[in-house]
Amino acid sequence: MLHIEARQISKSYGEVAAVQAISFTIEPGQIFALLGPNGAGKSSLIRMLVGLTRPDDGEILLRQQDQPLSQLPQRSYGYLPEDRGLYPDRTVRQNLSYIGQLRGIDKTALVGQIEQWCRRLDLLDKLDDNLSKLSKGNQQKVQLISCVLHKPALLILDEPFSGLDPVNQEKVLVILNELRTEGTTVLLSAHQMALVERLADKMLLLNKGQQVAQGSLAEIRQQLAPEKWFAVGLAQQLHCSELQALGSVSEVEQMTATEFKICLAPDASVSQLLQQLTAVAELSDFSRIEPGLHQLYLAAVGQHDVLLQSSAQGNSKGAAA
Ligand SMILES: Nc1ncnc2c1ncn2[C@@H]1O[C@H](COP(=O)(O)OP(=O)(O)OP(=O)(O)O)[C@@H](O)[C@H]1O
Repeated sequence: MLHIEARQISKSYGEVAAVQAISFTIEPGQIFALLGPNGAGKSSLIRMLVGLTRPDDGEILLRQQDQPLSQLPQRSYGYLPEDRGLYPDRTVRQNLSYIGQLRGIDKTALVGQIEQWCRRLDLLDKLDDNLSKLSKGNQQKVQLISCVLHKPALLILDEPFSGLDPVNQEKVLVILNELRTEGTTVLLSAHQMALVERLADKMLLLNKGQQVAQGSLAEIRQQLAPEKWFAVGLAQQLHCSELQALGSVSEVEQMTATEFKICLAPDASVSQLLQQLTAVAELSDFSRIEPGLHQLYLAAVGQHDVLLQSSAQGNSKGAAA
């Protein structure tokens, strides 16, 4: 059981503050997703965790069975780097055999395992093709297999879905879910919000090296969009102002003559809202509208950019004065 904790870690490249005082904990068996726009600091963070670079500040604490570790044990993790690293002039089979043996898998077992994974990811007929002949997506799948072959306790995947078509993205999602069920811990970075929403137990949203939000989807929703919105359909037409006048309503958006989006007042309960609505009209629909991760992400990154701009302007005014 591998515990990973980052405490206030920072990393700069010259003038670029790539990661700024970021903290998080990854529990064993969890899928932890790093999200953020290009250049947010996701790969920089991952490179520190796998020990390719060191934090300028802060610390990374690793523990296995309650024993502290100075670095991740070689065979306990699989790492899919951003700049993929297999041999292009070797066949799929040769690449995977080499990696498998390097990770200590028995030669005879390895043959079967390679075939099993390649069958699962539709690569069986490519086994004896040179990697360089494969499409980008198929090369990506070979890279993924090279990370999971030795059944590591921890998978660190920098953009595992990039270059994959929707069918293969779905296959990888199913595989990652299965691995989690078997107890594997997964740290991944991704830009595919719809997939992350279905996969991640916990997420860290970064922008320009800083934390924007962290937690489960429900916690992130609570942090970024605490208002409760409902879709309300009425059996008859009603003027928007009649709904707005209800004590449990803070905002109303009219969608059609009989359909509205209603925001619950902060101090009101859902049952109060329902009571007040049914007192003025017959309801044909009443359902909660929950913002998806994509929507939350765009709003949060946009707000964070505005915040950074205004603090930069404040600083430059301060400096001018
Ligand atoms: N080796 C390096 N030397 C100089 N600057 C770097 C280096 N690696 C990253 N950076 C800079 O650090 C910042 C964070 O980059 P990083 O690659 O960590 O972002 P990312 O979130 O992984 O982006 P993407 O989604 O585009 O892969 C960027 O401004 C990048 O230009």
